[in-house]
Amino acid sequence: MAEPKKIIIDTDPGIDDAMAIFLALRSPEIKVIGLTTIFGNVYTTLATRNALHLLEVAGRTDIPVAEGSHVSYLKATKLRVADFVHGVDGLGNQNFPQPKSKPIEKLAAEYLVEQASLYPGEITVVALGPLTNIALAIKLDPTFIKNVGQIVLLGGAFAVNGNVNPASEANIFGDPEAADIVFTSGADILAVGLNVTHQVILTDHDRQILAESDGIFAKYLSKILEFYYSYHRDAYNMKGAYLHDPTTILAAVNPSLMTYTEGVVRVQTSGITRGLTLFFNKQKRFNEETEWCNKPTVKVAVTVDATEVVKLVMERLMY
Ligand SMILES: O=c1[nH]cnc2c1ncn2[C@@H]1O[C@H](CO)[C@@H](O)[C@H]1O
Repeated sequence: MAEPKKIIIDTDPGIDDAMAIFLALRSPEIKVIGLTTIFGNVYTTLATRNALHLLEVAGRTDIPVAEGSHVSYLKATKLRVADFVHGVDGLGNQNFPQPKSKPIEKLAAEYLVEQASLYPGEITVVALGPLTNIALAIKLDPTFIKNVGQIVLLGGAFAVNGNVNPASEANIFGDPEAADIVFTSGADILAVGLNVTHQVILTDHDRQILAESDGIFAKYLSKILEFYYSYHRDAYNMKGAYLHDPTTILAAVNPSLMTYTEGVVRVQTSGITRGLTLFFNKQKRFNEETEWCNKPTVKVAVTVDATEVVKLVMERLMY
C-alpha cells in the first residue's frame, strides 16, 4: 500500500470539525501530522482548547496543535462566531474538562510554512474554517504555494445560497480577503462548497446507531451532535445534519468520491454580497480584462457520492 498522505487540518472545532478530526484519525489512507486552529465556529482560543481536548479524547496527544490567528487577515477583531450552531463551548455545551496538553510555540502560519518546506509537495492542508492562517502562510513565505501539496478547503457556495446569508458561506464570510488570496494564489486547490456538502446528511437514525455503539468516538459524537441537530431542525426544518467537515476530509482521503470542475474563483469583499464565491468556467474570451482574467484556476467539487460518504463516516466512527 502507498504511504499514507500527510495531512494538516486547519480547524475551528466545532461539532462537525470534531467528527472530521476523528474521521481523519480513523482513515488509514492519511496520516494527521498536525492541527492548526482558527476562529470561525468559535474564537481561536477556544478552537485551540477544543483541538487539544479532542486529541486527548482520541488518545493522540502526540499530534501537535499550533494556534492560529486571533484576527482576520486585515486584522479585524470583530469576528463572527457560530455559537448558535455549535454551542457556546463549540462542542454542544457538554462541560468538558480543560485539556492538560498545550499548543506548540509556533504559530499556525509558521508551522504550515515549516512543514510544507520540510516535505515539499507531500502535505495536504485540509482547511475547515476561515482561510486566515493559509493566507498568512502565503504572505510569510511565497514559496508555500509550491511547497504545499494540495489545499482541500471547505468553503463557498457555488451557484447555491450561502448559510450565513443568501450570498455567503460561513468560512468564506469569516475572512473574505484571506479567501480571495488563497483562491488566486496558484496553489493546488480543491474547494468543497455547500453545493456539495448540503447533499451529505447524517440522519436521526444514523445518530441513534452511533448512540447505541460502545465505540468511544460514536458515544462522544452522538452526545455533542444533539446541539447540532437542534440547530438543523430550527434553521432548515430537517431531521438530520449536514456533514460539511467530514465530507471535506473524505475529499482528501479519496478524491474519486466527487467530481470536479476547474476554473477561476474570486471572492466578493464588499457590499451585501461580501463573502460570495464567484466561479468563472473560462469558456468565454471577454472583450475586456476582468478580475478573473490571468488568474490561476482551482478545482471545485460538483457532485458527491453522498451515500458512500455517509457510509464511510458511519463505518469509521462506529468503533
Ligand atoms: O448558519 C450558519 N452560520 C455559521 N456557520 C454555520 C452555519 N451553518 C453551518 N455552519 C458551519 O459552517 C461550516 C460550513 O459552512 C461548517 O463548519 C458548519 O458547522
